[in-house]
Amino acid sequence: MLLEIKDLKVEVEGKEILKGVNLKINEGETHVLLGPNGAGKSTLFMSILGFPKYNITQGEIIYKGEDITNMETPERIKRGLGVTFQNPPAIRGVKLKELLKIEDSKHEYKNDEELTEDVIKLGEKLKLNDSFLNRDVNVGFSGGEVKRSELLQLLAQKPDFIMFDEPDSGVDIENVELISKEIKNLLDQDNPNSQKGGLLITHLGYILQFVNATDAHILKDGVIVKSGKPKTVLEEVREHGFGDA
Ligand SMILES: Nc1ncnc2c1ncn2[C@@H]1O[C@H](COP(=O)(O)OP(=O)(O)OP(=O)(O)O)[C@@H](O)[C@H]1O
Repeated sequence: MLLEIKDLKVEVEGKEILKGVNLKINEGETHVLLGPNGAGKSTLFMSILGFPKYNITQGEIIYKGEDITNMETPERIKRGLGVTFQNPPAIRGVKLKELLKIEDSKHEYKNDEELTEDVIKLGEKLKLNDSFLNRDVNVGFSGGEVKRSELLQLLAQKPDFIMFDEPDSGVDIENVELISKEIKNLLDQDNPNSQKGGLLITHLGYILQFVNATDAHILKDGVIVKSGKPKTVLEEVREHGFGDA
């Protein structure tokens, strides 16, 4: 088992947002999280990563057999948890290149050392060239550029468990395809012995045309109200909305 969430309750600013979430993700599986706005999907991501604002009042998060419920965020990231954000902040004065050097799990950079060929090649695959890497993080990036740069950071980090918040929102068809291909590679989905897994938040399910998700869940008002095969769950949502879920 890669990730197991047991009866997780989380408060933000004194308000209970997650009200007992249970979820199990095995190696080689990609799960999709659907649900109405404000259901708590992003909160679940933040709690798995252990950001201090997300106060876990009950339950456990077990990652690769280890209880990480009370672990500091950097420790979790070191163990292979990776995330991309829905609206990552712009960081004026910090070049994307510099951020990538911190995130690159394959190489320890000395002062002023250039990015490795490996990372530069990953950037090229995502159509992010050298002059782009010299820009300040997310300052004036287009929607598609934000998503591609978030993905590049994940690729440099090489996490074993990836959480992707709406990879298909605000992105045109060509870029969804490009992003999906790299998510697929990252998760090694065509390899039956893959040790990796993922959890993707999507509203429209667009990305499911390109990424083979194994399971889908509907999160509503802080609890998972339905789980099943992605195609079945998505069809039901498209027909009936989240109302009856
Ligand atoms: N820092 C915060 N302070 C106060 N309330 C918060 C904070 N973060 C999240 N919330 C509240 O928690 C609830 C769940 O938010 P969350 O972003 O997890 O929902 P979501 O399912 O990801 O929604 P969406 O589909 O709109 O992105 C919302 O009511 C939100 O306002």
